[in-house]
Amino acid sequence: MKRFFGPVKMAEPRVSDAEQELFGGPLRYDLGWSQHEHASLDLTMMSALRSMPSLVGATLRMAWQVDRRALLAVAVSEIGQGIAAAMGLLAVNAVMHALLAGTGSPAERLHALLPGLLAAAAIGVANSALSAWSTSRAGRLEPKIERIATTQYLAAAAGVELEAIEDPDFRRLVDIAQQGPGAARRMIGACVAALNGLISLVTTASVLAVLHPLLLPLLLLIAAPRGWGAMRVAQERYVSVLSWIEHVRASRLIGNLLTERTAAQEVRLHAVGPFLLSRYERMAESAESEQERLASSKALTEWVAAALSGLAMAATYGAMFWLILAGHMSLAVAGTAVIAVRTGSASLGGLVMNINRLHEESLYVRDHGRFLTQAARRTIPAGGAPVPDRVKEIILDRVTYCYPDRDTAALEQVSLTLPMGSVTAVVGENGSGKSTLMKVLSGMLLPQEGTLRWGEADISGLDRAQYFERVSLLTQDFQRWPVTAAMNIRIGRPAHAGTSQDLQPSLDYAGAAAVIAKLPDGLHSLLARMFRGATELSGGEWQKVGLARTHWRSATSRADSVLIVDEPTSALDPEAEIAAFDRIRRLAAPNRAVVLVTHRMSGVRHADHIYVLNQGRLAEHGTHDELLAQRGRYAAMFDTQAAQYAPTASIPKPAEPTVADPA
Ligand SMILES: Nc1ncnc2c1ncn2[C@@H]1O[C@H](COP(=O)(O)OP(=O)(O)OP(=O)(O)O)[C@@H](O)[C@H]1O
Repeated sequence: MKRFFGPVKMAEPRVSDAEQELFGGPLRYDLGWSQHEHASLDLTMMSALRSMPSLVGATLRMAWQVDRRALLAVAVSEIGQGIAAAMGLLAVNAVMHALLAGTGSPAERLHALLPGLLAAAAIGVANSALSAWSTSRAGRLEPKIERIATTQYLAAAAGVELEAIEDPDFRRLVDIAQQGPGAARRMIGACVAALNGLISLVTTASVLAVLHPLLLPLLLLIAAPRGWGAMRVAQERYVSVLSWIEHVRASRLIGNLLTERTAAQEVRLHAVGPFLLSRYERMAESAESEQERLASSKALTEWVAAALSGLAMAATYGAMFWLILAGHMSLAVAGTAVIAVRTGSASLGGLVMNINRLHEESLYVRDHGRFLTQAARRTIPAGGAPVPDRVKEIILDRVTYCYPDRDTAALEQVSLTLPMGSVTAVVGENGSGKSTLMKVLSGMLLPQEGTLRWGEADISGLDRAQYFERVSLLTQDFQRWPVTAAMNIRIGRPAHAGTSQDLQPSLDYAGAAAVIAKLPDGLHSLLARMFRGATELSGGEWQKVGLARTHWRSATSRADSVLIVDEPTSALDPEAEIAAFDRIRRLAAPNRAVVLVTHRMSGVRHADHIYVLNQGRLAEHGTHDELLAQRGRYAAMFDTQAAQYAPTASIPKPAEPTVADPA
């Protein structure tokens, strides 16, 4: 009994050995975010029914805001159809009476049938006209609802703190909520259909109640098992989607890797293609077994529901038979009742199916709502004190930052000062916290301890949008936008319009003019390989475009600003690298501080001040000469790189291979 009536359990997915091999274990949706708010997935029938009115209400409210005339038209036409259904039944009743209870010759009886038949035909025509009207208005409403829900979703996702985007639980929610807008659109259709079913059921039920009081409860008895079955199947499917979402993502990831351009070389050269393909097949097979389990469970549930419903139907006809024999019901009434029971159970079946559709879609709409709530909580706050136009320096004072899923802090008690007009370099080993420091400096991550001050003003009280306005950031993995070359530069400050002439100084500055000159359509060339007629740049050429974008952003800022460059020259040839470092240094101006993060020590030596990070802490700082004299970490890093270019004799010999070649 528990199998059918207990709460729906999360199925334990059968994990394929391929998943174990590739990802080190089962990838499972761990209910991370929902655990905070709901002790478990609350998917009992009663809770589903309880939560539905508010979800349906929210969708209808959205529909009301979007296009109230269309919504009213749908409501009026659906109510009209319900009334037409009742009138149709009354017309049928009149026909039955004329046929079975009438007196006179057969010709006279047939004559008496005509008004009822004509009325039934007219009602049928009116009904289909109303139905067509409702379909067209609902069709106008649905895309609008989807657009609004999608816009809400995208705006919320784009507006949250970077910390939220890097939080795996939140990312999962972002993924799940993607289903919401489509579900909200389908919910309109389901709402309309459910309203239609409800109204025609109420009208049919009233006719049945008038015919005989016993017929109404019997009708409900027929539909109840089907309602239960449909709801149960929907819940099982939803729980399955939740528990398999990570598997689906994992196999989609493998599928993408096989077709992605970036992986194409290794896929071929290392024979990764056949290897991943076989893992993909095995993972897809284990997902198929889940589909099979769901289908069997659905078949069983529906069969039980249909059997119970069939028993109720037999009981109804039995009761009618008894009523006729006992003389409590006339044959004409029984004839109408048979038709009414059939129409009633059909509309009840339809109602149940549509409530079930509503229920299923509402689960996704609920996720969408939950995402919007969480996103609102994690949105970058709007407003705050204005950022001062002129400052002497930007100060990081004993800043600590630890990523949400990490035990050790990426930055611990780090202090540094960036005077306007200066170039500051930050160096350190891999993972020492340089990029994290840049994210804090740019205002994307807020210090968990300590302060970031723009002159005297603490960032926590400042308007963040204004703060971002003052920051130019060029990272190694800067975005290569799939738009034209001109837009790829202008997008550094998209709100600022600029002609090709306006962009020229940025191109000249970054040494990108020659790159653009080579393109078939100059600045108007589309830099997106996936589109026909587009061109692709090399890594180094892209970095020059990135540098031009940074220049455009800096050049269009009139107030004091900070320019952060994180490994900007990794793909440049030696000549271009020297030129790029020189250009970056030249960007320091009385109203601009430059921060440079790099592993290339040659680019660091001319910085005004150098900070050395080690395991998230500040290890040393000073000028190049001071740090060399200290003979600490900086000196060691500098010497190691310098030795690479020293005369042959001083280059350290490579280590012996640790693994001997097989004989
Ligand atoms: N998004 C993140 N979520 C969790 N931990 C992170 C994240 N980004 C970085 N870390 C961790 O924080 C520490 C510092 O990383 P960070 O990227 O700041 O170092 P880095 O000095 O810039 O390294 P590299 O020179 O390799 O670019 C590392 O231990 C890293 O694993």
